[in-house]
Amino acid sequence: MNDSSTGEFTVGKPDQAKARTLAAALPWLKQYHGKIVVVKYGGNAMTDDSLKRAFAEDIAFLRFAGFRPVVVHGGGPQISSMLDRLGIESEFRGGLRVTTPEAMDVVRMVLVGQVQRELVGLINEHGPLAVGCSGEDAGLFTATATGTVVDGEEVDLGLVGEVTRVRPESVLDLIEAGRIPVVSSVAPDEDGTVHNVNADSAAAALAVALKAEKLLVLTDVEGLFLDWPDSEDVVGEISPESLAEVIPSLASGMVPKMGACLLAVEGGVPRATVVDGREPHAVLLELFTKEGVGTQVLPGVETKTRKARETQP
Ligand SMILES: Nc1ncnc2c1ncn2[C@@H]1O[C@H](COP(=O)(O)OP(=O)(O)O)[C@@H](O)[C@H]1O
Ligand SMILES: CC(=O)N[C@@H](CCC(=O)OP(=O)(O)O)C(=O)O
Repeated sequence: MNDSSTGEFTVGKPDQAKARTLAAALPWLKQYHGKIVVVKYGGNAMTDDSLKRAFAEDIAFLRFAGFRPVVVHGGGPQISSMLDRLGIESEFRGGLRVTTPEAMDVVRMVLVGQVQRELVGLINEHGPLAVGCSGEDAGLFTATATGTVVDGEEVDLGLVGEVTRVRPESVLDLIEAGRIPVVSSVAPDEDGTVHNVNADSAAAALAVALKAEKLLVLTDVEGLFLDWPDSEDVVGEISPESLAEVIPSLASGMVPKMGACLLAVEGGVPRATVVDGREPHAVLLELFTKEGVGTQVLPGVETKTRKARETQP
């Protein structure tokens, strides 16, 4: 505040609080300066317009703060609603969508043509930053068809793949140019047949190939619950070894999500965190606060739990 009669300069309380908040971010600004952070934005955390805008602000903020953010997006609910509209049946097994050739066309159209375009547009409201691409561009991902095991039985998932090769050069070129890559999780196999890849596992494969400092996965729960949905205990921190023991007991979407965190940390990413994307500015909260939120997978830690903020359905 400037007093023109006395020429004195005083700072009001709200300004001091803002300055303290900015100063408190310094350790994280130093830690992540110039570092690649891969952020997976899940379809369930992108159903609300104001949340989507807050997410785009966070990503632009990271870029202007000296991080090198890369976004990998999902879009499960958006794909399901388009399949419904077109009268095409879809079913999930072990957290993965059984994908027929007909459904694959819809998956590709919705992820690359709709969800990715929208995210790119929202980020670019803050400058010419985001560039969209998919696993098909410049050979970014090569997929290998995969099934899953449910209740001890092999299940055929059709055109579902896992990423078995990453050529990160095109994404590194974009990062080097100061852009924010926004990546959709569809990928051709060796023969060029496009497969549907779960976005959590695509994000993990990319984080490993980019030697990212962190994988951050946004979802629509507070983190990994023990004994879902009957317990209120959320895991705060867990080691990769303990997580590997827990994964076989998990249900639905948490199977690929925690599997992706494990893959990332085992592949050399120092930490992988699942956070509640229903919280506005979840990305900034996680990266710039001491406590952190969600569930963090970190080598060498004892498992820590806390009570959930809300009871589960
Ligand atoms: N142990 C668990 N802890 C938390 N959520 C779980 C667990 N087991 C299953 N879930 C379910 O997994 C969902 C998250 O996965 P998913 O729907 O694929 O999210 P996203 O679209 O964000 O990738 C949660 O909404 C919850 O219903
Ligand atoms: C094989 C498989 O299940 N693919 C996912 C791809 C999108 C995705 O992963 O979206 P979320 O991150 O919102 O869950 C699907 O078809 O729904």
